[in-house]
Amino acid sequence: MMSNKITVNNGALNVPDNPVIPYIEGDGTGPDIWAAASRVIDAAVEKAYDGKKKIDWKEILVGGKSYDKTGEWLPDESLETIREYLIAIKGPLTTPIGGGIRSLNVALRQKLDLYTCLRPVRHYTGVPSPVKRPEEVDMAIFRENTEDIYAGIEFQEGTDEAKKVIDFIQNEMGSENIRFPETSGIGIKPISKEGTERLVRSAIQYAINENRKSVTLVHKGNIMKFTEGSFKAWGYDLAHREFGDKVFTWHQYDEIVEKEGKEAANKAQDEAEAAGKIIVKDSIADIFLQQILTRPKEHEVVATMNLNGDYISDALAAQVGGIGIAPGANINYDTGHAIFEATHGTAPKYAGQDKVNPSSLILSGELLLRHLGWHEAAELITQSMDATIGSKVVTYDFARLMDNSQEVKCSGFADELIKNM
Ligand SMILES: NC(=O)C1=CN([C@@H]2O[C@H](COP(=O)(O)OP(=O)(O)OC[C@H]3O[C@@H](n4cnc5c(N)ncnc54)[C@H](OP(=O)(O)O)[C@@H]3O)[C@@H](O)[C@H]2O)C=CC1
Ligand SMILES: O=C(O)CCC(=O)C(=O)O
Ligand SMILES: [Mg+2]
Repeated sequence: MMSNKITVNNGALNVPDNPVIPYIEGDGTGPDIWAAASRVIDAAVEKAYDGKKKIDWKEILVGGKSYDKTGEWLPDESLETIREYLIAIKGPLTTPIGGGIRSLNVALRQKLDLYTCLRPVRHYTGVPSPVKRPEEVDMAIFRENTEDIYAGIEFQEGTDEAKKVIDFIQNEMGSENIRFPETSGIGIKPISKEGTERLVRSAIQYAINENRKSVTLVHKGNIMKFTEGSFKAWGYDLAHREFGDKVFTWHQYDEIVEKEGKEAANKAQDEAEAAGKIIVKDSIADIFLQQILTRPKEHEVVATMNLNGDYISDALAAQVGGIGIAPGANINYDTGHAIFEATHGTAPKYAGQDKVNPSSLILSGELLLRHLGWHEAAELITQSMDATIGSKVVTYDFARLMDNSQEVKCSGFADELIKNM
């Protein structure tokens, strides 16, 4: 009998017709949006393949539900199940206060080494937006997921640990730059060459596979020279070394400017673009946040570190209608492990009200289906999303910004999507 486990062979997934896929319901509004999302995903698969394919969902416990049942926030058994079945989907998880776990979401990414957080951002017709031309936003964010200040190496002000680190920095490293050493907390920002290279590699490969024009490395390297600055330098080096004439980088551009002037460099870049090469460029994080508002068409694939990526994700989501419609995937392209999840959190004030927008988790499911190669089912979801929002049937978050819309509940939005498939 055919196994119903997804497996990976040399980076290529082997997907049976009835794959077991573990899911984590999530905390807060998680159960509402998971109930809606799983129904929509199942309906799309059923319709696309006439019952020949079907996902066999397997619940695993993480978060509040797990703590209530097992006394553990993140049981080993749940991690093992994801390791075994490779691909999972999750609702948002509350970050427990105390208990030694900083964030369950971050812990899952770190423990499974899911180094890429892929967050595609595009506009769906009719979705209300604070900008004039939201349709010009069509970007895929590649956020490094395992390093940076986000890794949680921090020492609280006043503790022996903080004092020890401050003493080391001042007395052994000779730094006089800690302004208030007696009352400082300390955070450490590790950014590695390996971590940068695997992230930038996945972003450039994605740009090639998806016929995108450019990859922008976003960093604050002018200030944080040996972390964010090195990210940029390693990113360009990798682009040259591994992608050769498939890319044209701003390093090459600068070299041509130096030797032959700006006109020649512009001509070389135009020719590279015409030949279908990926333009690898960079942008400093602060001006980047302005450019995504003023010139969004200039950026397509964005590769950046963890914290920048966190900020950019929510900012870009707002531009195309908000966090209620922002999907994501945490992926290790080498081991094949992946967890699909919404960009937003548990939205606790709406928990249990069947109210919030399930689109972010539904579109995370759509990403999952594409990841499995089930493009027909994925297409049904995006088409239905366009049709449903186009007919102005929406949840509260869009309804409050749209004239003449019909507000439906979370479950009602799922019903409507299924009807419109
Ligand atoms: N990956 C994950 O699981 C993440 C978990 N978290 C965790 O979630 C918890 C709550 O975090 P918080 O800062 O409140 O951020 P949230 O993202 O949970 O919510 C902030 C606001 O965003 C809007 N929003 C969120 N989800 C939806 C949705 N599905 N539909 C419509 N609007 C939505 C709501 O806005 P409005 O009030 O305007 O209606 C909500 O009040 C924390 O414990 C945090 O650590 C946070 C981020 C990611
Ligand atoms: O885990 C958390 O609480 C925050 C995670 C987050 O903001 C994100 O993944 O975008
Ligand atoms: Mg975030």
